[in-house]
Amino acid sequence: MTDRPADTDAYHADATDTGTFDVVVIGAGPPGENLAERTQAAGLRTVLVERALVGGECSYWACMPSKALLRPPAALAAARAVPGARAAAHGSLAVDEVLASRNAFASGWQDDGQVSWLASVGVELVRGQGRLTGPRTVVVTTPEGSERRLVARQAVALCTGSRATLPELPGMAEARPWSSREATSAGQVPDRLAVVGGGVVGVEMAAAWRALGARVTLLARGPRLLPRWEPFAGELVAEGLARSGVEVRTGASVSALRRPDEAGPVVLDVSGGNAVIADEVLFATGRRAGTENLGLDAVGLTPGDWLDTDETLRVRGVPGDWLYAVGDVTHRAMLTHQGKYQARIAAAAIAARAGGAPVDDGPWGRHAATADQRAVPQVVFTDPEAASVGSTLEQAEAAGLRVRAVDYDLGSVAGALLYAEGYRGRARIVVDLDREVLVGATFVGSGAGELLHAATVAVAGEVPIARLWHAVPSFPTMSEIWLRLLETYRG
Ligand SMILES: Cc1cc2nc3c(=O)[nH]c(=O)nc-3n(C[C@H](O)[C@H](O)[C@H](O)COP(=O)(O)OP(=O)(O)OC[C@H]3O[C@@H](n4cnc5c(N)ncnc54)[C@H](O)[C@@H]3O)c2cc1C
Ligand SMILES: NC(=O)c1ccc[n+]([C@@H]2O[C@H](COP(=O)([O-])OP(=O)(O)OC[C@H]3O[C@@H](n4cnc5c(N)ncnc54)[C@H](O)[C@@H]3O)[C@@H](O)[C@H]2O)c1
Repeated sequence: MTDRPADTDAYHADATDTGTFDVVVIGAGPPGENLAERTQAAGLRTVLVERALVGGECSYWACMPSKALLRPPAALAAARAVPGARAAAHGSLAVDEVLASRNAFASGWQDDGQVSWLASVGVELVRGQGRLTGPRTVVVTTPEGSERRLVARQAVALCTGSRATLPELPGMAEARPWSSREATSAGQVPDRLAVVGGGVVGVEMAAAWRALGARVTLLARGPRLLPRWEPFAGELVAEGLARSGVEVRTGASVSALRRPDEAGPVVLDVSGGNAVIADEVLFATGRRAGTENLGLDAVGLTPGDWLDTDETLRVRGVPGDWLYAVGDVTHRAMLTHQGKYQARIAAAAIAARAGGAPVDDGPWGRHAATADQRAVPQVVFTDPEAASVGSTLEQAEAAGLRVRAVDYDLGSVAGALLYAEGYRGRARIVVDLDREVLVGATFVGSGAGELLHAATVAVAGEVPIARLWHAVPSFPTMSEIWLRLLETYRG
């Protein structure tokens, strides 16, 4: 299935030529990279198109730098919570070192390492802005301004991600707000930071910049933080933020902004409350699809829309079996690990269809991204951490399931008492009463993220409660929470 031209150098040099590949992938975030690696490994000659840095948002302005900012305060807090260790951890964070470590985790915003990796797995890279011009055809505008036409024999995969979306408010341009990009890459700690939005980016970045010394005000327009989570998650995260010194204001909607002096502070008018004065303001108010200037109209789709996909990640509404999408652009589950999972599924489906093999797209089949609907894990890296998989009680009830929620105080198990003095946390499982399996679980507490994968296995594996009873957690670990939850359920 590969037919690389004999003279590869000449092929690269001609910027106006047409290259024919088996698979053309647009967007080199982790999902795009993974899809390209796997189709190439399946014997399908694959080219990857990227207009910016190979590695995408996650590597340079999202997961990696944000977690590099959040890990040092978490480590310090963990040491301070243990009698005997506390005395050795009375200093403060070395802010310059934290920022330098963050820079290193973002690879200094250089993609050489990922470019070498791509070459090592045999995937060709074309730098530039890609757009569809018709079925199976992509035109790339290179940084030099020339155009290159790429034709795909088997599939085109759109992996173009998402971008921060900022509300249109009076004074927005003058305020020069931060988006998640500045919040993860800024080199200076602002004296005062206002954060708008009580979702995941809002709470994580409020925690990070507070730990680095900023005076932070978090403004959430709803009644609680993390609105799509079990209510206790937002409550305990808000409590942790407040304990660290963040001023958390719920029911606070920003109506306008002003920064009259370019070098001076920004003023945020808040409906029904006091104005907030800050040196920087971060808008953490969600994402929009990375589908503008992608030529969607050339194949009958609407630019700017999220891409609707079937379980094999094929884009709905486009005839033929050739257009796929994975990652944020599908709006299925905007997380790196889910995007990479979709890439594994889509690459297998593309290879199966290319080889005329059967496609196994039933629930939990080899070519179906079923976990996107049933078992998406996520960890919010605040202190306490919040970790969840599957449905909340409210979501399960709304889906028409007959369910029961079982709650337990995470701080009461021996492993948690040893982990931190005065450990505060809570756990909930949501049990489908008709099938006697877990459909959701949430853990909130320091280090709770590491409890999550067991729950993901239970939910994705639909492990019967009767069998989970035989999965004995080690003593004295925090995983003993499983025993307490199951005892409570069984009565
Ligand atoms: C602050 C923050 C923290 C996060 N933390 C986590 C976390 O801890 N864990 C987690 O799982 N997820 C996290 N996420 C989410 C995660 O970053 C995304 O789910 C992930 O980056 C999605 O990958 P993607 O490839 O779909 O999109 P992106 O990473 O956005 O990559 C898309 C790529 O496509 C390129 N591109 C777009 N259009 C074109 C075009 N027309 N031609 C050529 N190239 C194009 C872009 O330049 C980009 O490189 C976080 C997000 C944010 C904002
Ligand atoms: N640790 C992680 O897994 C992690 C970390 C960061 C981001 N992410 C992912 O990145 C994506 C983006 O995160 P996000 O926090 O930007 O989006 P989000 O959708 O999680 O939260 C945005 C919040 O902003 C609020 N909002 C929207 N418009 C507003 C307005 N005009 N004024 C005030 N509030 C407004 C929304 O009600 C919502 O609560 C999410 O899908 C998230 O899962 C994951």
